[in-house]
Amino acid sequence: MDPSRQKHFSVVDYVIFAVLLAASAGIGLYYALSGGRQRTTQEFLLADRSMRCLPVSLSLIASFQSAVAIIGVPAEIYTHGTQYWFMGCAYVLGLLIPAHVFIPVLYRLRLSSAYQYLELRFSKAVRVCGTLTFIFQMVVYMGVCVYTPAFALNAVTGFELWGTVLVTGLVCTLYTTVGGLKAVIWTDVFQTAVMFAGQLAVIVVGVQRAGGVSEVWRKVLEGNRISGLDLNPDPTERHTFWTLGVGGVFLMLSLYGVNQAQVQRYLSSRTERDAVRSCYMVFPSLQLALALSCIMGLVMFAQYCGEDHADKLKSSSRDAMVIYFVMDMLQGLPGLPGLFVACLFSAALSTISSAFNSLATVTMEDLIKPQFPSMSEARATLVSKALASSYGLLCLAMAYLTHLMGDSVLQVALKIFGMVGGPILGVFCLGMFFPCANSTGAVTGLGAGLLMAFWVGIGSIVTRSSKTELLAPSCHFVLESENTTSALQTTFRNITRPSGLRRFYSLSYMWYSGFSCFTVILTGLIISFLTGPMKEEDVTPGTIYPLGEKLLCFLPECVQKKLCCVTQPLSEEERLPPQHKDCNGLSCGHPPSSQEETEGLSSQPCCHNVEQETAV
Ligand SMILES: CC(C)(CO)[C@@H](O)C(=O)NCCC(=O)O
Ligand code: NA
Repeated sequence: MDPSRQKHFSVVDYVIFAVLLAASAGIGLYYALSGGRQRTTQEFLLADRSMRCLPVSLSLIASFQSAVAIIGVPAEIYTHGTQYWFMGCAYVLGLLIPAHVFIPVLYRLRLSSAYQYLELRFSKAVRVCGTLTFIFQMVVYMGVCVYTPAFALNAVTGFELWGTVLVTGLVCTLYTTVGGLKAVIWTDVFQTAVMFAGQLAVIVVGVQRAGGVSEVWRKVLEGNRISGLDLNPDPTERHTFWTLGVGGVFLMLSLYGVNQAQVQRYLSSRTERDAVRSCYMVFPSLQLALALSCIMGLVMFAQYCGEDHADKLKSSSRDAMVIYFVMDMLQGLPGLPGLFVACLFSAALSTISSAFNSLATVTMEDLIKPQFPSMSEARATLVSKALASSYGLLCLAMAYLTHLMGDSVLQVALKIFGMVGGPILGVFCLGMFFPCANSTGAVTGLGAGLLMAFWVGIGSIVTRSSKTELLAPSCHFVLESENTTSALQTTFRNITRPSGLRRFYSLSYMWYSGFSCFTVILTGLIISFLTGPMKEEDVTPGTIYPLGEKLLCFLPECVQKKLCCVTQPLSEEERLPPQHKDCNGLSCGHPPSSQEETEGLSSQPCCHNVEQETAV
């Protein structure tokens, strides 16, 4: 890069950045020295199950909102328009389902790790497979998270790339290792605030420099960046309402429903109601985060009108351009570039710390403790700390791998979530919704899901190199070509519509979660039936979510009665105690039962948590 274009940091900027790192480390030390001083695994890994809903909810957003989203979403909007914003639709079901399906089941089992559920429901083998899959997912994802802010900053300001990676990794390892989950959650709260502040600052200054809100709006309209609802059902279209709004629900479920990082936060809540409430509180904040990053992309477009600034950067990546834009805007305003860098690193740190702590938890609870059941609490805590710090070092190594990949970082992260998170979601769904699924089915299903996901994922990477991407036009030639563009796109699509395997490989990455989840469920059910389905009385009480009954609650009485007759052999209706038969004034229509003494969630009434639901 031309050194004269390099963006420089003033003293105030360095101070702000240093304050972020120092404050995070400070919070870690505070929790290392207060409370129970992190001497038990209950405290280190589960915050003594004492957290209230506000910190938990802010921490829930922070877990998967990293610099990848802060840089990647504006880059996506700048290049392809606002279609990605429809992701916000997926947040509705993507948070309601975890709150009312996954949290009740997992919380009531008083687990320490999400994958313990898999042993209770299936067997030890399924638990170990689930844990290993999760470890793989988080380790790869962590690499992207540490690498992204360091890379972007390096491309624009000349900050030493590997130095930045090292500092991020080490600070984070430090406070995670000494302060445990309490430190992770409270640093998340602080870091989420810094993250929002940084994004807001860029938008306010950017709008002002671009000539006001109306001017920004005029330019993005001219540049064709405001996308309407795209209802094209083609599953190979990268972003449409269906891929984002429906495929996105599976992505959200795999993150907010069954991912250890999030489940651990639900489990650390004081009560189940706090856990559910915090899940609800994630919704507005997540919408705000999405809106801020989308608006940043639009402001950036208004400023540059789709020009390519690659000549001024070491890299041609759109991700680096976002940082270039920010530094360009904030130049000459002391403190603001520092605030934005702090925002990026806050986002990254909060994600990496969640990853370290959740990885330490599963390694301890799922892999080590079962092998050494007599291990003392002090020793277990020491080992957990050692684990948290060794994952810290591993993450530095993974950052190097990401360095070698080179793709839009947002796409890489969402692909990892889909390819690896989707199959894990599938196993949990298989366990919770299908009492007949057995352990062999679950293991085979998980394997099949991973296989299919990697097949399509790797296939898409291999075939991508030959695919040309048609970008939305910049505002320079858009005035005359606004209508021709869509015609052009249609023709382009028709000419290049791939066939056979290539068509399979071009499946939108937003469908990866849903696709692999269904593969797991389908394979799991088929294998379970072939190898002898699980008998209902063998299923651990409380591990099944009575999906059929819950759905029946919403149907008219006569329909329920009919369905109950049809589904009787498989469903759990018969186990329902008669005193619970009233759901929201609607009779569930269950036949009287003789097996009323069954315990656990599988025998819970249709609307057992009506009280909680209305209270939220
Ligand atoms: C995962 C969602 C969709 C919701 O939390 C969003 O935060 C996102 O797009 N994250 C990208 C990955 C990352 O920021 O690391
Ligand atoms: Na984060």
